[in-house]
Amino acid sequence: MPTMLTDVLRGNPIHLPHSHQPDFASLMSYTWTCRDDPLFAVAPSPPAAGENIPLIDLNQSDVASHIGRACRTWGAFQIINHGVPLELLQGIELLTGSLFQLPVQRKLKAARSDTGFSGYGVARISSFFSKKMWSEGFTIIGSPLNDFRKLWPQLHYNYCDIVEQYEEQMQKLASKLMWLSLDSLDVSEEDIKWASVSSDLNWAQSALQLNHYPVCPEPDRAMGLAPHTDSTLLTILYQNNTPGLQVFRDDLGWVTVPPVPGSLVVNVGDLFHILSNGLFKSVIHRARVNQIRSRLSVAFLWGPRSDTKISPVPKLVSPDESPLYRSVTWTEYLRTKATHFNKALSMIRNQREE
Ligand SMILES: O=C(O)CCC(=O)C(=O)O
Ligand SMILES: [Fe+2]
Repeated sequence: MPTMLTDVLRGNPIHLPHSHQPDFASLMSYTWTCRDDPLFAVAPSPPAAGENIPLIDLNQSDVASHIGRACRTWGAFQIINHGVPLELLQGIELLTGSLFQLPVQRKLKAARSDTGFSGYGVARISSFFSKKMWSEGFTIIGSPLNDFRKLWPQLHYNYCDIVEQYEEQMQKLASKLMWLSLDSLDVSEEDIKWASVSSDLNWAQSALQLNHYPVCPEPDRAMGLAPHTDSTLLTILYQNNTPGLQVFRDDLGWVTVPPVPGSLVVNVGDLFHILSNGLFKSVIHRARVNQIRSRLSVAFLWGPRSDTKISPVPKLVSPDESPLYRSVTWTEYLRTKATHFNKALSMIRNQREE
């Protein structure tokens, strides 16, 4: 039996320095400076700069090359006409809103355990920062039935249905997006045997991360979710109508991703960066918070089976150079990330002769 994501994460527990329960009363521990995060002082690029992550219509002609360009320059893009029914997006938003509105004592009934990964708690990356993040989260891996029964004694079956339908749609979409991106590099199934287009997608696995960023009295000094890259192949993010997601570009600084109703945001994760031999950017992103409106997001974190070796596609490595990265399984990569966080990619980079 290949190890599943839950086993991998259970084997690599992250010990959180703070209580699992967000406590939004003590403002000092939520006040960030550049000492807490070197990128904190970098100002967001003004909307007047006219630069934004591309908005791509999946029905447009030449869609693969648009996606490929976005993966190379930004590591992120938004999509419309993605085929996920609007009612399902509304359903997952309703579920997320309803979950976080529950009384704290009820949410804590489904709290993530010290060694577990599913359930309610603070952001998983919290252990790498001394300041607290202005957010609460809920992670779903596998069936959420046990947790949902504790949260909603009456409605849990309806909510489980929504999660199941949502994950099914996301699986298909993620695989389609991966192959469109690879197509732009002229990479085909022949080159990546483990990720068959026609199979029932049993080569992939996923987690769903629900995030809530409550209204914040001092949004300029707080951080919803600190800068990070995702350890995935791809992440598909649904955000409600409140802006907050920002992506980082060396030449532009922080760029806010404006909510577009009915759209989805796609992020290239570390594993796709490795697979593309560094051609696709693993995007650094963070979430800021808002003084007037709360914000919700739902991240579908998608990767290969835990025992699949991910290595740069040989076709993308020039004959006179070694691959940029050595091969890793998702398990090994998560272990490295759990220790080295944002330096994990550099830990598996092959040294090149200058
Ligand atoms: O809330 C957001 O916009 C970002 C969420 C995110 O990056 C994550 O859950 O990994
Ligand atoms: Fe993320």
